[in-house]
Amino acid sequence: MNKKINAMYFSATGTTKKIVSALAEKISKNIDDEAIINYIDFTLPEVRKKSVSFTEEDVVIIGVPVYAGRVPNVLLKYLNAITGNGALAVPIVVYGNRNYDDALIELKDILELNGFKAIAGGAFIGEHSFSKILAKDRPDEKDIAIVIDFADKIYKKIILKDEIQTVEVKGNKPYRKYYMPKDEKGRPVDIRKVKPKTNNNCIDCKLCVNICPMGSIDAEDVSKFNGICIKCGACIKKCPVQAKYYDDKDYLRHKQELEIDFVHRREPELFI
Ligand SMILES: Cc1cc2nc3c(=O)[nH]c(=O)nc-3n(C[C@H](O)[C@H](O)[C@H](O)COP(=O)(O)O)c2cc1C
Repeated sequence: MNKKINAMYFSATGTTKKIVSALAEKISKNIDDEAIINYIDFTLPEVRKKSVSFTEEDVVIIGVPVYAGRVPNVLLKYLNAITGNGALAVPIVVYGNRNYDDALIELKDILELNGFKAIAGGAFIGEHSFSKILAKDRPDEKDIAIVIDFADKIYKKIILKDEIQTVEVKGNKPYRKYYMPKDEKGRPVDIRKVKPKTNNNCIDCKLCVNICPMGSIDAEDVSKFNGICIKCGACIKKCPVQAKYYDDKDYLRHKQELEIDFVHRREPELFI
């Protein structure tokens, strides 16, 4: 079969990458044990400067994390510029055990508007970007077993000789407004301006400079912040000496509230 598997993802703390890679690897293996997967990791800003396009021979597994119940708005420009030209697509969203709300339907709609045929979709759970305990260590073995099974079903759909049907996924239209955290009195709070701080543990290794998806950390002085912060968790979770932290009280309150309110384990939802 003349199908090329592509794995595309934005993944600041690596959970979306795990799901998309495992899915792409199993589909690819089913098609041809030796096939080479084309990986496009668009987490870093440099990569998002190049637009990509596909053909009818491509199958594109594309994943983004859920931010505020939606596709991260900082990715919209890049995502809207990908051209499908009839390629098959599998939209995947990964969320931190609260809810994926309208992110999956939004991603599917973007892909279809770009000329892809969405044949399956899934919402998976990953450790929450804000927390080390909410959905801790997910995706775990149980999640990956579900990914593998889903990959087999997608493969069977791809090799069908008949016209491949497009998929319907869960979500509302119009899409929900971006989810807003609340303060102790229930008033919405805007945490967009909140930026990470740097403590004395910092060894100036520059890792944070190189992994910030917004390219916002100053290369000369890593405690300086030059652009926007999307609270993706990369600099906090990947720092080898725990030098980055948030001290904003609304952010910390929101994080704690999520950890309390959403402990109940959610399971992946698949659409095919
Ligand atoms: C700004 C922001 C908003 C988020 N909003 C949600 C949300 O609405 N629902 C949810 O369950 N998780 C939410 N999360 C958590 C991420 O979707 C989740 O941790 C995901 O696994 C992160 O993916 P990554 O490891 O690929 O970066 C949010 C994370 C960030 C940074």
